Amino acid sequence: MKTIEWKDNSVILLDQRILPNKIEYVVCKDVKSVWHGIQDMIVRGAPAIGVTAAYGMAIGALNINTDDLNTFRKNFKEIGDYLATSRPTAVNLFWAIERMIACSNESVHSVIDLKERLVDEAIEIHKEDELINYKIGENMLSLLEDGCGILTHCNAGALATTKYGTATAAIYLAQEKGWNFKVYSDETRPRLQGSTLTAFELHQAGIDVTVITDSMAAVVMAEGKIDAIIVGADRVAANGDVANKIGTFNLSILARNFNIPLYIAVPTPTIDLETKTGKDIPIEERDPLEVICGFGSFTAPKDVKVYNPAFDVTPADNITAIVTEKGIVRAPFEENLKKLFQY
Ligand SMILES: CSC[C@@H](O)[C@@H](O)C(=O)COP(=O)(O)O
Repeated sequence: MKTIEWKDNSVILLDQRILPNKIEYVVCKDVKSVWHGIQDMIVRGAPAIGVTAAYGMAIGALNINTDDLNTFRKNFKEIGDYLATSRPTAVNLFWAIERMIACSNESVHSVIDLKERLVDEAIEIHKEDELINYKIGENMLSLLEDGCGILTHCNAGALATTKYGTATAAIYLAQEKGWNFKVYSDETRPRLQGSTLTAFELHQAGIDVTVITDSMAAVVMAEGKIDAIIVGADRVAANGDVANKIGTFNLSILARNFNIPLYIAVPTPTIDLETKTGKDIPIEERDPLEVICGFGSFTAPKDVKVYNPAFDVTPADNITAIVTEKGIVRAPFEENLKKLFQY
């Protein structure tokens, strides 16, 4: 099942809002529908958002009506500014837009050539993601052993990326090796990515997965069922603080309490050295209805006050290691994250 597909100059998105009950696709033929695809969470998960934005830029490029390269580049930059307003936290969105803009500034003979180059660049960003995830999986696997109990939160799986996922990459690679992991997937309130997406994809792949509500995490840890917690991230700050789905911070505190390693699985585009600490990461606040009407009917008074931050920040001190395609980073994070980008 493909999360994102480029076909006939359009981007086709698997509609993640209705999984696991229905498998339907949404075709985005213009930049506005790509913006909505990201903002409405038809597609979600940091790497998938980045790839979708790159294709959105490619669609935008194809629809710019000018032969003048300067005018083209100005319009192209405006498309990037617009797509950048779709969601604020996952840095992969801004990374992909910037990479497309850098590509648009390469020297070419004509607008036609540049349009072709930009479509190729978006396809390249998409392809790279698969290889990156495989390498994250290999690195993560070196920290685990057969029979491990793993807790994960939200969906940092194949649905949030192109293949393997980030947090789930080691789980899929372990399965290929014949290892048996027992995976616990937090339901992940309010949007339920853990039960509707992670449990769905792992179950489909024949992996031993058990859904728990977020509030059961301490119990499974106390019962000795968890050897490692593995999650993805939306942005890693220069000091190693990590923004990820709301609830990750809670898990990090539990991890310390039970002395369980917390591993963050990320592609290097999720590491943002321009963002100094977690305090500088913009945290998206979403519609109150996600919290009080997430199951089809109201589960609280309609006019009650609601606070719905979609992400939280886990302090670097609570993290055992950040596992990337380029290697495993441990404290001191500030120093070691920088080293990743030196080669
Ligand atoms: C490899 S995906 C990593 C993160 O993007 C993921 O854990 C997450 O928080 C997704 O949030 P979402 O709001 O579903 O886009």
